[in-house]
Amino acid sequence: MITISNLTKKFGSNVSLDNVSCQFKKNESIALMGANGAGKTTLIRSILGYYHPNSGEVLINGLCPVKNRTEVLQNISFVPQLPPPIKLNIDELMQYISISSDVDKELIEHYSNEMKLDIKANLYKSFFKLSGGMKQKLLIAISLAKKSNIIIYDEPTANLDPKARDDFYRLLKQNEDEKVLLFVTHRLEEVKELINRQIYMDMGKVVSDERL
Ligand SMILES: Nc1ncnc2c1ncn2[C@@H]1O[C@H](COP(=O)(O)OP(=O)(O)OP(=O)(O)O)[C@@H](O)[C@H]1O
Repeated sequence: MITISNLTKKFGSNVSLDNVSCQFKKNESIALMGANGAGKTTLIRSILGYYHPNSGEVLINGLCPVKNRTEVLQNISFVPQLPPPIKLNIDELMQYISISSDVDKELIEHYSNEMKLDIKANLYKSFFKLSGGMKQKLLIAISLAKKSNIIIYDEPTANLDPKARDDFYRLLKQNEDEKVLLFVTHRLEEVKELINRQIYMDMGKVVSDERL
């Protein structure tokens, strides 16, 4: 489903991804780990088509995410490390997402409720005025409502309190069948129940890839 072949990405003289090759298939839940600066986010952004590789390629169901960005992103739910600075209010944001990505608004509300985010009380509040945890809860709710085959989370729980983390992992467990779930995390113990593959990166390389 996701094929990464000899992928190298440099920023100036800094090699962020160094000849990385790996495949992620459906029914795999992968914890992507490694020290700060190891290349995890660069790998994820390459999968999302943010970057032109210096060499090698990424294919998502046979499509290049740079050349076929819209088509590729239609099939991916992504929650970034830092929420984007969205000026729309929650109502407008849900409206926009339901139209642009064909996501059911009621399902976003359902998952928001499950994440203990009171959508109705905050409907006309700008996204950027929500607390860090509230933003993350809404992005998680949208990611689950989108029903994508590929779900990518880049440290999504950093701003969540322990209860919200439990809610999130419970919902994810219900949602993981037939999908690729790729999880950047520094907290392996939290996702242990959820994952069946563990990848470590260091200095832009995959240094360990273990199926559990
Ligand atoms: N847009 C960019 N411009 C320049 N250098 C970058 C850029 N993005 C990443 N890098 C560099 O690439 C290397 C890998 O960064 P990356 O963000 O992929 O690491 P990471 O494993 O996600 O780290 P963390 O755990 O801190 O999030 C680092 O040396 C970083 O400085």
